[in-house]
Amino acid sequence: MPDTPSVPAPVILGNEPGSFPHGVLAERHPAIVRQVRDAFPLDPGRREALDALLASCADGVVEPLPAAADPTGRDRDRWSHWGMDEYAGRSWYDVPWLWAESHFYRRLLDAVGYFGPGPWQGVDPFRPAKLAELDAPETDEELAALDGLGELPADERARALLHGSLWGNRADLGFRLSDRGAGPRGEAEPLVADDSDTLWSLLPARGTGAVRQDPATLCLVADNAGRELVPDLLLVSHLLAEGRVGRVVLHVKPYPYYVSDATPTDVLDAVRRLVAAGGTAAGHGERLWTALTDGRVVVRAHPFSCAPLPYADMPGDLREDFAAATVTVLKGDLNYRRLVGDRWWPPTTPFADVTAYFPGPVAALRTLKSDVVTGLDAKTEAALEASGEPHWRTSGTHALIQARV
Ligand SMILES: O=P(O)(O)OC[C@H]1O[C@](O)(CO)[C@@H](O)[C@@H]1O
Repeated sequence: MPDTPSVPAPVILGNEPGSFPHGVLAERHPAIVRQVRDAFPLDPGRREALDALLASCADGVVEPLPAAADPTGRDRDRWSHWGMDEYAGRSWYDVPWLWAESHFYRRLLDAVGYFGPGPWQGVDPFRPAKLAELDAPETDEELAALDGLGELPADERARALLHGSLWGNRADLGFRLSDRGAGPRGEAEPLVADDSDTLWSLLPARGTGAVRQDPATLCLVADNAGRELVPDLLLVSHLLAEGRVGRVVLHVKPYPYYVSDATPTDVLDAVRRLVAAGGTAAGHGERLWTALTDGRVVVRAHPFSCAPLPYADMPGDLREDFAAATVTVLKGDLNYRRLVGDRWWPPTTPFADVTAYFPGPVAALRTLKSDVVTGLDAKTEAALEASGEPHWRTSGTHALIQARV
């Protein structure tokens, strides 16, 4: 019998040495600080602030946002509402892991002077890496592969673009033209849940005779910039071209976050990259450019997109946005954690139950990069446990497409 979430599972913390969340706090965060320090000729004040953050990561406690970190005061009010008053003074390791990670990125931006005033105001510390990825020769190859998609039957083309967006979450824009589900029996398959039929049923193509709400609106809650955002935008362009959607609301982050999360600037970089690519990719780029200009594609950067909280706590205006959509598709691991709650759910907990609060049809496209997972059937869970892959939850080698109407 599937597990039901009548009693919420424990929230994931980072306080168990050897666990994946602990490793992120203890190793990955300091590595990110060092990387940012090396990537820019920061002045002594900024470098000192980064060193203080490094020391805090090692053995410090969560501190309230200093006034200098937020000249308008608005963000301090938000963070106080988001749990700062409760968590200040506690160890990074003992507060919810989602909260600690999210707060780390806010502190990192303070340290580099992102919120200004000063010369570093608004400078994205992750931009060099994002641009390098966008300009990589692999991106050219992947975009050139789009030229071959035109020969495929419509449903295969749609599937390839959906899987491009899905696996793009592993920063891998490999278009999946073959059946990823196929594999020797008994092996854990790469796709551990596949509700794509449900997703497509919400977005039928024009001229298929299906009853539909017209024009359909897609809310796409994006994840990473660069080689994930590019296939996300290609999917958007395809859905517009096929008449599966008439309008797209693209949610991105208001400021740099989790290293590679997409901001409005990253959307513009990606669209420009497509336009300049030539071939089929340029056609998609031009379609997106036009759709941005005429309002069929709208970019939103809501403050809650960088909140350290699950979507169950979303504010009313965001709830209304999602409620108005034909379907909301959330990309990536972090959005998944926020959608279902960053908890130790038994993996067979139904996805529909943990997303019942969401104000409309919802889907997740995610490669598995953290411990949380729901909606698996018992056979799949058993195959994963028996697969000999100890890190199947976190290695990004498995993915899921989950949807509920
Ligand atoms: O880019 P994604 O798919 O949201 O993944 C980010 C993931 O990386 C981590 O920051 C560390 O693995 C997770 O906390 C987070 O869920």
